[in-house]
Amino acid sequence: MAAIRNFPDTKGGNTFDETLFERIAGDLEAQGYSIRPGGLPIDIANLLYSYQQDINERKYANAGIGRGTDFLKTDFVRTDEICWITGESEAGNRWNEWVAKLQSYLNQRLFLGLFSFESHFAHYSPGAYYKRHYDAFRGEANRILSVVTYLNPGWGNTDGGELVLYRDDQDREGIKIVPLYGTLVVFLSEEFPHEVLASARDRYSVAGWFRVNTSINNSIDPPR
Ligand SMILES: O=C(O)CCC(=O)C(=O)O
Ligand SMILES: [Fe+2]
Repeated sequence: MAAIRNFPDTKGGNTFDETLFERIAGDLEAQGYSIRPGGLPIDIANLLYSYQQDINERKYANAGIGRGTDFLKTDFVRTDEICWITGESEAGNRWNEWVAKLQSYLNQRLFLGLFSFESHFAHYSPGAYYKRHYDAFRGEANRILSVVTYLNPGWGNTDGGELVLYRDDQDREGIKIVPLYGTLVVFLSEEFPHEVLASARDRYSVAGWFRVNTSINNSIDPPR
C-alpha cells in the first residue's frame, strides 16, 4: 500500500489534500472511479455554495449536448440548467486552484497527462434528470476524467436525484450516489456510463472535466 503522508511537506502542499488525493489516485488505479463523501474541502464547499446561491437565475442556461455549433438542446436527454465557472469569483478561483493541485497530483502519480479543466454549476429543478450517457467517447481523446461534487445540505433518502454510475454497458444496477454536500466523485470519462435520476428537490452540483492536450501543428486544442 502506498505511504500516506502525515506530516507537513515542504513543497507548499497540504497534508489533508495529499491524503485525499492519494486515496482518489488509489481508487482510480484499482477501479477507475472514486466516491469520497466529504471529500471537497469544507471551505471551498462553503464558498461554492454561497456563490451558487447568488448566481442570478439569468446566468443559468438550459443545458444541452455538445458545444458551439454542435450545441443541441434536448429535454429528452437532460433537463438541468448550467453555468460555466470562470475565474471571475473567489469561489471559482479557489475551486480551480484546488482542482489544479489534484491535477498535478494525479499526473505525477498516474501519468494521466491531464492538461486542462472546465467545469460548471448545475441546477436540477424538481423533476429534472440527465439520462444515461458517457461524458466522452473512446478514441476522441477529449474528456479524460470527470469530477462531480454536490452542494446540497441534508439530502434525504426520499429526495431522489442520485447519480448512478454503471460499471459498463451491460450494468443495469449501477452504484447509487446521494448528492450530499461535499461528496466528491471522480471517474474515467470514457469508461463509465452514468445518469442522474429525477430529483424531488432543487439539486445543486458542480461538474467538471479534465482534458488531455490534443494540439496538432500549432493549432491549440483545447483552447486555453
Ligand atoms: O450531477 C451529477 O451527478 C452528474 C452530472 C453529469 O453526469 C454531467 O453533467 O455530465
Ligand atoms: Fe455526465
